[in-house]
Amino acid sequence: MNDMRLVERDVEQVTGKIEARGVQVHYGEKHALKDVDVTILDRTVTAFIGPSGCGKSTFLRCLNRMNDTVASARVEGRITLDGQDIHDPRIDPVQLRAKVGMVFQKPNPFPKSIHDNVAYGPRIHGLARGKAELDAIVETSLRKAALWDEVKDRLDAPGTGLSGGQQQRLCIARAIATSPEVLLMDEPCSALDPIATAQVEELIDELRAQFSVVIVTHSMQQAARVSQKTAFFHLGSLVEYGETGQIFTNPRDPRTEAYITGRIG
Ligand SMILES: Nc1ncnc2c1ncn2[C@@H]1O[C@H](COP(=O)(O)OP(=O)(O)OP(=O)(O)O)[C@@H](O)[C@H]1O
Repeated sequence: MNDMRLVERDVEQVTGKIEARGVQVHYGEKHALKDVDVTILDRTVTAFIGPSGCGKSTFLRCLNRMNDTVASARVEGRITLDGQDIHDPRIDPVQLRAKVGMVFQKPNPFPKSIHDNVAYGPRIHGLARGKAELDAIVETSLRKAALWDEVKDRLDAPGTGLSGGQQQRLCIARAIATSPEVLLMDEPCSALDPIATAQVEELIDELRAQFSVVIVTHSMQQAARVSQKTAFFHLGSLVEYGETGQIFTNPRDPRTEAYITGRIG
């Protein structure tokens, strides 16, 4: 009986949220991503690292079908979210992107009020019955994004009037307002100062309690601070994936070692 429970718990601990198998991406003739196999775990921060142009963002964008919007991109292979093929014709990419939210490198609030930036997603996906429920989602999302106290008295002010760090937290609030299960972050701190970066990193750590978070970063220090799993990409291939501590202290592949010691990059 005890043994059974142990086995069940172990299985639960390694639950894969997203499974990618044999994923390839071409942009026209350019083979940007080569045969990537990886399992992204639930309630875990996974960092994608690697030199510029190695395919990190391309792979991130595969996970919520953002590459569908790039005319020259051709994606092959199988990606599942909770076991369901995200390329299944019955899957609506807009619904998928509500479940697999995205935060970009440069904060990109809509030219709308702080309130409406966050309310937009729940409104178009019909997640709220009436104003009170919508306002509650806005408040909860801003609280989760650690922004509520700074903006609660000016919800009608334009989102674009906030500081860069606040705008990025607003974009995180906007992404989590649709109750996603996975949050994809493409270099979310690259336009932020060190204080705003520390706030966003702290937030990422808190979000891990609820979501699976995938972050593309150029900063190995950031990957080491925020992630539990790290994937190292090089020339379009996923070279090594493992525990973040292991990747940074005891990499198995010489290319990973060359990158983390600054010899390639
Ligand atoms: N829309 C596109 N059209 C054509 N080629 C592209 C496109 N987007 C990316 N690429 C190419 O695909 C390869 C991988 O790019 P990608 O942006 O995924 O790399 P990355 O590792 O995220 O780079 P960086 O760290 O500089 O952002 C690069 O050679 C890039 O030039």
